[in-house]
Amino acid sequence: MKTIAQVAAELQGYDPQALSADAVNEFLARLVTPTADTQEVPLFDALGRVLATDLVSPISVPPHDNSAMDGFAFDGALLSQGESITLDIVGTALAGKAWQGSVGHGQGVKIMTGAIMPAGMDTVVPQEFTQAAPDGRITFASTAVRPGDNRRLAGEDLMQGRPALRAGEVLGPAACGLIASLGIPRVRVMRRLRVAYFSTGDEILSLGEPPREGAVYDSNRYTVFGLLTRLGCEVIDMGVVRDDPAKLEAAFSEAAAGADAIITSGGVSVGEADYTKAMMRQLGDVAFWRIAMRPGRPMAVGRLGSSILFGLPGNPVAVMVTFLAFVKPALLRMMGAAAQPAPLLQARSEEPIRKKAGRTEYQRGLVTRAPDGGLQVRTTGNQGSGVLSSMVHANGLIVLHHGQGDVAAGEAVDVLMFDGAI
Ligand SMILES: Nc1nc2c(c(=O)[nH]1)N[C@H]1C(S)=C(S)[C@@H](COP(=O)(O)OP(=O)(O)OC[C@H]3O[C@@H](n4cnc5c(N)ncnc54)[C@H](O)[C@@H]3O)O[C@H]1N2
Ligand code: MOO
Repeated sequence: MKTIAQVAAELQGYDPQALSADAVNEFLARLVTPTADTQEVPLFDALGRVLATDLVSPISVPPHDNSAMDGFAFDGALLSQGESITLDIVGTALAGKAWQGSVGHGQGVKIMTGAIMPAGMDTVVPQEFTQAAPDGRITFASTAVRPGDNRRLAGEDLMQGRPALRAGEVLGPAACGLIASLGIPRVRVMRRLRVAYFSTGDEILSLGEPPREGAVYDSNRYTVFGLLTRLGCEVIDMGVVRDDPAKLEAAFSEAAAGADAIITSGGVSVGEADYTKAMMRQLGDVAFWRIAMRPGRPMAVGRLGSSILFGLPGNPVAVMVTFLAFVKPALLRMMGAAAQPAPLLQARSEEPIRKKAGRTEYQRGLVTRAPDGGLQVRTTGNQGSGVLSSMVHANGLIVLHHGQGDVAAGEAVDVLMFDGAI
């Protein structure tokens, strides 16, 4: 396990007072390591979990060549023998009930979708392309199909003995279905990460407390809870901790004893009545950063015991942005996930945006379809770092990169879509 100083020494030009957003992610990628603990779970409990080992197919899927259509199976070589093909139908192949006979020249078998292709047949003509003759034979135009059409090959989805999924895959609905198609009822996944969260600040009210002058209700507790839950973490919710050294010490110690990661909000800027930073410093190995970004400038990162600490700034939108930009990738790494960050989308800005070069800015944006069919994006109003309503109306963050300057109306910008994270 590396210390903050060791990681800092590995990075060129590390300056905690002027870090770029990219440098933060580079730092965190070196600081955090994947957990080693795994567990086996029934497939229904595997959704959203991270696969712990490569999954090798015990069988091929599909197990046999089979029909993709309801129709008639025959030997595709017959198609070259004239404009109209006539088949003598000598049997029926049902899904789950193979037809065992053999066929001669000019013969075919009625076949259902999913039924095993009878021996010697490689092509299926769909029923609706055929005409039934009164003598029980069927005819169809030879142009209706080509040899090999409407046949699904054994192993075309998954081949026995080959890896079907790699360790590190975050199991979504499709992956769970794929595992089921292999007949596998239980899978080994990484242990869930336990993440403790508390809000700090004397002006923060818990829900249920009466309003008080100068105080605000604790919204960060709920946004962080939602973000962590969507990420598949086990949340240890510790509510609000007052700006009191004994209470903060108790909270940090309790969190460090039970959690893989600790997230706090507030108290990481330069304010005076703040014991949060002092306590982080006293109890752990912590760096205090000023990041060249907006929102989310001040942030603390470090280690308390064996837990990773993310001290996020108090402003509600800064909490969410720093979570998406830094905490989420770091937690995914700790979870053992191989997931690459979703690619940024490009959309044309519907308006000019003022932007200072030399910092990364995240603006709340709404991406919609433009009249010409392309994508367009507009900001969702007040971009203050305490304004949650513009976050609610957004479906992504416009990412104005470190070196980028003002944006003209109609210019393409990058957007990080929320994609279910928010
Ligand atoms: N002189 C300077 N002042 C500030 C700087 C700076 O660089 N120099 N940075 C500003 C930035 S940027 C931010 S962000 C804040 C971060 O300050 P803290 O992390 O110390 O956070 P607080 O002061 O405790 O709170 C900031 C703001 O957010 C509200 N808040 C806090 N917690 C919650 C919560 N759980 N739910 C809802 N709202 C919360 C709090 O009431 C404050 O309004 O510092 C700037 N100042
Ligand atoms: O971290 Mo702050 O949100 O830039 O106000």
